[in-house]
Amino acid sequence: MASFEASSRDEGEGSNQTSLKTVRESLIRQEDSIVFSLIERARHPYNAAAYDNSSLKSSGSSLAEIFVREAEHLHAKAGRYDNPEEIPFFSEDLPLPLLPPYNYPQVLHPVAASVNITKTIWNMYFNELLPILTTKGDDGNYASTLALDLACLQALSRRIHYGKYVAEVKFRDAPMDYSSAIHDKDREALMRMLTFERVEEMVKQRVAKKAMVFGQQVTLEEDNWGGDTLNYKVDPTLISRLYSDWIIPLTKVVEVEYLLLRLD
Ligand SMILES: O=C(O)C(=O)C[C@]1(C(=O)O)C=C[C@@H](O)C=C1
Repeated sequence: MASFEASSRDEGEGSNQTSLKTVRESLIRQEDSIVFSLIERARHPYNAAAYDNSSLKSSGSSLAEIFVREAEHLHAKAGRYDNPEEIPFFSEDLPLPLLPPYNYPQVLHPVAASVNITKTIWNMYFNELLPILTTKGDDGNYASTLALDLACLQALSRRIHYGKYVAEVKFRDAPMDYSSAIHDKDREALMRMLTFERVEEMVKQRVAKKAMVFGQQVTLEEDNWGGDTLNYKVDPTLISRLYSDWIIPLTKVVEVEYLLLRLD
């Protein structure tokens, strides 16, 4: 089995360099959307009332769940979920698109449709990420807050589920090596094969730098580049930690789950 850490290919960019390269370019472009949407959400305090299931006596759901459900209903009419990169958090009873579907390229194996960790992402976002991203308090702007939450959830889900595309190009690059671990249902071996530590380190450093650029306080005074974290809207090391603790690990979960089904 090829050594995936020390292969001659630099960080996995070998025979299918174009494909893996293109996939990684998409992940890098998605960083911009994720970093910016997190910085925008941090404009508001936590606003707990929007997430409290008991706050709406009538429905038993939180305002957040109702907001996302109804937003996804509208987005479904606009064809959002025809795109295999887009997965709704509430998939039941969604309406059909109003326009004829766009013919998206079929890159993934059909089993990709059954790899869905939206519930994990939802719980991570509201229970782990949001409490450390936002200040305590309530400013009453629940509609604006939930619109920003929706943008964060969609960007995070798109990026994490993009792990299917990464896994597909890696499988095509070394089908025999991956097939052996898939047949053995060896999750640990698959995780080792698909992991490139140096790539992960570059991701963490780059998103922290993007948080500095996107989150700096722009003034007409002398540039204060590289100031301390007090000059940033969100601590850049926090954004790096969000990638390290959740976004990258959940992407790898998607890669492993997709690969386990790839030979079905
Ligand atoms: O670029 C890859 O090879 C990926 O699998 C993506 C990713 C990531 O989530 O950023 C995940 C696992 C790798 O160790 C490196 C990076």
